[in-house]
Amino acid sequence: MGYMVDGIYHLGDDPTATLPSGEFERSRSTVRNWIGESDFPVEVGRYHLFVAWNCPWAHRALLTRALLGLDDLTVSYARPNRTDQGWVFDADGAFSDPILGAQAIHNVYSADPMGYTGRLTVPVLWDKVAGRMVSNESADIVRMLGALFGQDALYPAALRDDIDRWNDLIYRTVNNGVYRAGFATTQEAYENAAREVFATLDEIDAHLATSQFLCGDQFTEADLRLFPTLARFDVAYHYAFRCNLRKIADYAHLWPYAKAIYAMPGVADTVRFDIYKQGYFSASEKRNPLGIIPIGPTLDWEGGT
Ligand SMILES: N[C@@H](CCC(=O)N[C@@H](CS)C(=O)NCC(=O)O)C(=O)O
Repeated sequence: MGYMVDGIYHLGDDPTATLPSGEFERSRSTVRNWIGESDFPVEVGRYHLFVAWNCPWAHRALLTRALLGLDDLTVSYARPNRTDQGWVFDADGAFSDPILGAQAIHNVYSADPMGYTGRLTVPVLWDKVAGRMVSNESADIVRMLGALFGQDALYPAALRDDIDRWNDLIYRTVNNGVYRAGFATTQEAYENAAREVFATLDEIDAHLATSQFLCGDQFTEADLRLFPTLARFDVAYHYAFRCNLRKIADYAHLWPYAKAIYAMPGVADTVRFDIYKQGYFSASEKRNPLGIIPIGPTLDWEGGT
């Protein structure tokens, strides 16, 4: 997939992604600027997102854009299948990059003059005027866009402790938990991660028996960050990552909750089940050597809740 040191791209796998215990470790994002700082003024039409439809972290940014109606935030979508060049773009069409004409996401990172070191991840929030990366951390992107353009509606002061608590649990055990299950290289690491996924999903399902959203009757950042995992779960994680104790569609409260979010204005446009399957079932030496994509499951996301 490649990685970068001081702005120079290197081919090959990052040797630090799996711990000796067989556990998967996600790299930390290091570009953590903020729109509103002197280098990155608040300006309509100035910013751009580089994403991939299948990436759940990028999905957070797409959901924020959709829910806050930030149409001036332009977007380039990478192809669903990563190559040895990492995330790549076509020369034209739905998977091209009209802003920099990048062929791969590493071209975006190396266009930034600050000399990036690290993995080449999406999403990237890009400043089209300065020609610099603002951030490659989805949690920050959601928070800064929400604060600047959404009057903090996704992270209201009164609910912050509750949101932070859910975010922390859901990130560890669900958003990243499914990857810790799917990318584990030992039985024990896999089982621990997969059981944690379901312990939290069960807890959320019980909570939703008496609560419309995670933090009461208001949709917040905690719901926004849970949704990308729910949308990918039954079509991808259940099978490709062996998270198969239950499906989201089996849950009495979680399933109607997921469908209610899907029905919110703009949300369905951020979801591409076909691309999730292409991405998660793409040929992988360890997980799916033949790259065969399953025909199911059949899910009724639009059915009454
Ligand atoms: N902390 C980052 C994580 C993003 C991330 O891990 N993205 C994955 C795609 S789902 C990626 O681009 N991985 C490429 C790589 O690690 O080489 C965020 O939340 O923004």
